[in-house]
Amino acid sequence: MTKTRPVFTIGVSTKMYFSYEKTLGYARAVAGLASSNPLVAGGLVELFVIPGYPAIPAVVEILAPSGVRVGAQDVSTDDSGALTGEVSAPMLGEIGCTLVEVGHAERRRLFGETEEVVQRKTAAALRNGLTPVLCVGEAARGSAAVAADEVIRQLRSALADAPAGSSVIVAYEPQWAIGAPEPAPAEHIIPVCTAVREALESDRRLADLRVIYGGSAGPGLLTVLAGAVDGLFLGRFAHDPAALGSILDEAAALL
Ligand SMILES: O=C[C@H](O)COP(=O)(O)O
Repeated sequence: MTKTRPVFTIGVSTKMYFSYEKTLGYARAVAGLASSNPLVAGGLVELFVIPGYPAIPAVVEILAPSGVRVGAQDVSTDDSGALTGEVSAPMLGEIGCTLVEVGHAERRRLFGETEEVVQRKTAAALRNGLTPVLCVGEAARGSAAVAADEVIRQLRSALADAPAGSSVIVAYEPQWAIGAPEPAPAEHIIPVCTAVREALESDRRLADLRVIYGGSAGPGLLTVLAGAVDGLFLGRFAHDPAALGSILDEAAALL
């Protein structure tokens, strides 16, 4: 049977906001939303949740029956070795992750993740069958044209070692819009995401490409951006399951 390609991809990272128990409670609420939602069940809306590392196995157990994908917030550049504190892509796959965040702005800014590291982590995810949620975005607020150039440059660098047949979720997250009161304006997001898609659609190595927006995204934004993005990458404003439910309602109204 042919798998339906999702129209929308909606992901949530809990970052380091939640305790273990709160993460499990959130996962149970998301499982409830997903299992009662025909769009998720039918594959038209793809949902993913990215919890803290220790919660991943339990969250997989909770979410797997409802088809919600689970990811990790980071991954090692290497598949094994003397790398204390790192978590490898093979182990993430073993415990049920199907995707992994790479190059989030907080990793780049607070933990010194360079573009070379982002490139190696992207390659590690792809060679181990994990979809990278490749986070890119300009540091300072400026024109959409300048942002698009910078983001495309970051993507080309990150994908330098991507093999043929790669599935990638690009999360366009302007750094200045993360943790802010509001998302970037639609007049900024739409041209950047359009330019990203145009730049990458000729890349024959990419078997599947999704371009989603993150950075203070919340209810209402999908409706404003629909047609220009494949979905949203959510943080704080979807940590209340009711908010995620209302975003799923928006998706339903758009389909
Ligand atoms: O991982 C998600 C993004 O960084 C957005 O987070 P935020 O919506 O809390 O700004």
